[in-house]
Amino acid sequence: MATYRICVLPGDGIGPEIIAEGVKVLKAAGARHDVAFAFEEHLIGGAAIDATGTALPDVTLEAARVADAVLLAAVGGPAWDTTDSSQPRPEAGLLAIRSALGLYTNLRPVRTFPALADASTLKPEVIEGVDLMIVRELTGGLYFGTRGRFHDEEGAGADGAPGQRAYDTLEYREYEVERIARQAFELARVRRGRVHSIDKANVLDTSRMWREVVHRVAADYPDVELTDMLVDNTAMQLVANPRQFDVVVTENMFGDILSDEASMLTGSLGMLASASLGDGTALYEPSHGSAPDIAGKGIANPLAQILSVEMMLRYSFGMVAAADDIARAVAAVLDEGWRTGDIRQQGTRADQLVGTARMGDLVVERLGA
Ligand SMILES: NC(=O)C1=CN([C@@H]2O[C@H](COP(=O)(O)OP(=O)(O)OC[C@H]3O[C@@H](n4cnc5c(N)ncnc54)[C@H](O)[C@@H]3O)[C@@H](O)[C@H]2O)C=CC1
Ligand SMILES: CC(C)CC(=O)C(=O)O
Ligand SMILES: [Mg+2]
Repeated sequence: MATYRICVLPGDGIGPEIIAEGVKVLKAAGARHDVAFAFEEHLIGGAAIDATGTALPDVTLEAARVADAVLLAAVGGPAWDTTDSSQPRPEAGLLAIRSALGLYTNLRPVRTFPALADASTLKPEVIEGVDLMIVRELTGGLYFGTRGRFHDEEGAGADGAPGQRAYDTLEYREYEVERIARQAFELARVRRGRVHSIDKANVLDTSRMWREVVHRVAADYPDVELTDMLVDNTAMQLVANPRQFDVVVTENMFGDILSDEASMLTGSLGMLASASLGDGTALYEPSHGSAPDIAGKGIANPLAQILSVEMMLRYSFGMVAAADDIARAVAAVLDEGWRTGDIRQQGTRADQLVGTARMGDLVVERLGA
């Protein structure tokens, strides 16, 4: 029987609660398909800062490097929130592991589950049948540019006293755009043959280069229809007419923001899974953060984490049948009316409003162990 090594990174906030459900489902799916998983848990984010002083300890990175896949929950929280740029931040650990593993492609599938049609704040006729894939560049752009803060003569304004200045730089190299564009076009070929490339080419030089490179790559994919769209318009189009989108490719920060927005087409940020792929060990994580407002209450929605496990089986281990089983089990649980608080609907029965662990158990039950 094959055994895969999974590096488990619970992180902070709701992280430990939801990752337990992901592990539970992974074990159950493996058992049904004669595959075993060996789990090794490590620290990242705020928990790692508290224990070691750094958000990504060497031992965590090394464990991730040698694992067959990484399952991560989320990092961050008020305990580590500071505007003092010299202090360690949990989010830096996440950026560092993505970069160190060379995970430049972040796939965020946005699919509406029919059962959740009225869990969204949007009209059912707008979200019905939405099935799009956000392909977010993950290791370049503003989150990885040079940045700094300093005092200077001009910073303060009227009273003339020295004040602060701060800067973040947005840079892309041509090869970084080319490789993410290829991922998008390859994906479109096995989906519905459409790519929307999102930029701000009316203002930014990085976007102008992005557009040029994407068009050059497009020449190798004459069977795929390419549309350029400015990011501000895209933010509107996503809620006005989301069915026009198939594959949406964009740079790091635009993808971060647009994917949180797009999650509401599914009913909740708690439904949006992701896969971070590239040169090193692939990493699977929900798109949301550590949700400190609901941490420790056992009420977080574990489905984004569980659907990230589905992506792991599909992309890292080629276990398509097992992945399909998880997708079917999640749909069945939702069809039966089970809900966590974030996807509760008007008609949700009180006895079907469940917590994190129960939702995980229900998915395992529908898998049929
Ligand atoms: N990938 C990561 O680890 C990310 C970490 N963060 C960090 O997370 C912390 C909190 O950030 P926020 O801006 O509040 O974003 P967030 O994504 O943690 O939460 C936003 C809202 O969505 C809700 N939510 C998120 N996941 C949910 C789930 N599974 N079930 C039910 N409700 C859920 C939260 O309760 C909150 O109301 C910050 O420290 C931030 O830096 C934020 C985004 C991504
Ligand atoms: C916390 C950030 C580093 C990233 C983020 O918000 C995301 O990847 O969705
Ligand atoms: Mg985000």
